[in-house]
Amino acid sequence: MGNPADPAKGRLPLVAVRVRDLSAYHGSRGKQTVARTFGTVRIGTRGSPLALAQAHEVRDRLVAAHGMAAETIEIVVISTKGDRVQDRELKEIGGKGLFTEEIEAQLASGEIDLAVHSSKDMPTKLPEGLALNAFLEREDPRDAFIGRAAPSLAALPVGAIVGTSSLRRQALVRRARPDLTVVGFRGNVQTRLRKLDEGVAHATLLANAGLRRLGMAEIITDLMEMDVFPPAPGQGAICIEGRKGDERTDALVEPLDDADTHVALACERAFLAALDGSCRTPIAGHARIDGDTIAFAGTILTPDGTEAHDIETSGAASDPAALGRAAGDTLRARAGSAFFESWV
Ligand SMILES: NCc1[nH]cc(CCC(=O)O)c1CC(=O)O
Repeated sequence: MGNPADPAKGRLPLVAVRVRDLSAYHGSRGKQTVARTFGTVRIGTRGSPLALAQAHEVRDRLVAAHGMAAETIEIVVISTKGDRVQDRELKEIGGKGLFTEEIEAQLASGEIDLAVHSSKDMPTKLPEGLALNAFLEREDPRDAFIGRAAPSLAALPVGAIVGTSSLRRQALVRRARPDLTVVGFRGNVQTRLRKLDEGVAHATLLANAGLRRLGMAEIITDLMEMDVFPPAPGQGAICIEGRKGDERTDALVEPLDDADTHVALACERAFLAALDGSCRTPIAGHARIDGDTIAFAGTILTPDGTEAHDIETSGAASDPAALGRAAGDTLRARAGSAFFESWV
């Protein structure tokens, strides 16, 4: 994380050239090189409270890593189709790229320098010329339970209503508690909490990481165990998207990249890609890095939760995509084509 003792921090004009330790870029300790400063940096993000919290976190980390002046980093709010369409289920308007398309267009055209996303929302295929070049250290990937009628999923009375629009959460709730009613629940966190207050549902589920970023952890009444309620691939990890070959942005975001999270995400995204994952498909997957080894657990379910296929596997951290792809291929074969046809 940069050099906190840097005496030049915050005092240089924008165009100055200064000497700093670039070991984070070159991997060679103590190497002194002349580095440019970065000038004005434009970060593209959605405008939801969670997206803004994530963009601010990235800005704060860039400031800390490079000793940049905060005013040189501009946060550009970009509205996406997913933000504009509030009255329909996401699966009706078509999943892929719903929250990313407009942001990626501005990235490709150079109006912004980088985009901040929740990794979970990123399609496995990115537009030509763009890449995910950094993953911030992952927060707790677990789902959080917010219950009004009872503090946990297990304690909900028979017939209680759970509101969630995530197909994965719907399927996992139905698998664990077939007696409950699941209703669609869209909107940002504040909207969902209001629906709980209005009695539209007795409980909802949200990512623990997102609630923490919003400073709203106190509303959580339970945390879901990963084996009963496995998270979505990428859950809890903020990622940064940039243009391929844009060395300035690469150098800018490199110190923010967490190696373990990067490896885990490569595995989880390869798993998703092997299953052709999108918003329509209830898929859970999580990779944990332990030294040179990745431990991966994945689950696919039918939306009604009556059929599920799980895999637990491990492999070398040097080839995360191979492990994820193999896990996805194995589950696909094990489930059979009838399983996938039942999804549509
Ligand atoms: N699809 C919305 C979304 N995308 C990422 C997060 C949470 C933050 C994260 O997983 O990093 C959320 C909200 C939620 O699932 O509660």
